[in-house]
Amino acid sequence: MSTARSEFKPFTLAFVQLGRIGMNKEENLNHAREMILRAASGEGHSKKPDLVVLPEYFNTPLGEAALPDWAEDIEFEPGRPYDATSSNSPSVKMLANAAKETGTWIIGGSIPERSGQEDKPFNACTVYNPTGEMVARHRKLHLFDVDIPGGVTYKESDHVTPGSTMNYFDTDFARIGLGVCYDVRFPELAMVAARRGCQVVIYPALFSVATGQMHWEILQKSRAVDNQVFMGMCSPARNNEAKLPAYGYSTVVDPTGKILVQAGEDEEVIYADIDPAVFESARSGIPVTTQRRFDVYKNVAD
Ligand SMILES: NC(=O)CC(=O)C(=O)O
Repeated sequence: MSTARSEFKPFTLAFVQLGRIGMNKEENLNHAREMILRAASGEGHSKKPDLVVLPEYFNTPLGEAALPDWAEDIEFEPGRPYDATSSNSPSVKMLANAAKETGTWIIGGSIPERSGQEDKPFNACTVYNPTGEMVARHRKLHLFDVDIPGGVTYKESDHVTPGSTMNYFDTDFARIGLGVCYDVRFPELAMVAARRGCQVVIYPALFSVATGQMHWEILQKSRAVDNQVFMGMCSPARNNEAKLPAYGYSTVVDPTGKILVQAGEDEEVIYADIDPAVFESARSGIPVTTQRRFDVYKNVAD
């Protein structure tokens, strides 16, 4: 992670709400690549995007992520971008080459990453610059272990190893913080990212339908307003045949809490034009970023 905060400039974001994620990884990767190329062309939008985002587990049917066959080795040393276009990981290679071919930044959703813990991969999000270098990796920190009567019961920690670092990356248009799905329910992560200068925070995500109906929008609006940042979550399309059908409704919210764009349930690409003037006016109008009382709540872990 670099320490010099990026200048915040207008840019365009594309979220691929990916469908057709099935049991054949090669087909999943081919389809994801086609959709990245479509998104990067700016089809149906006034401007080509600078950054394309995929959803959580874009190459893997969730629930099967524990299968060792689905996990890949991801080579990465924080702070040391490298050319990933010849990676031995088929997913990394596809993403790096798509970034280079389209000349766009890519947040590659997430994939199961071999962790050294038998059958318990990380749930890892990787990021690529427009020359095909991997510049960041975020491993999902908080695992979805829930038991909601009449809703959903799921124990992600049975088959996933949690990460242990927070992560952001710098582009020539913004500093961007990363989380994966359930990480959004922990406000500290987005708060720390904002305090480290991120103007935008993005979470590839796969919410359950039940929890999505309850909390998908409010969580994003809360993280955006608390921190006065742009906030977005990119979901797979709804697939009612899947073990854990995704909610869909990929969304981008501005620093005032206004939804800029939202998908429906099916596969689609959505675009958002990110305007730094909105960020500046939100922060100068309601200046919570300079009114905090860290003299009172010095240690949030107390
Ligand atoms: N699937 C998740 O990790 C999170 C989720 O569905 C929720 O928080 O709700």
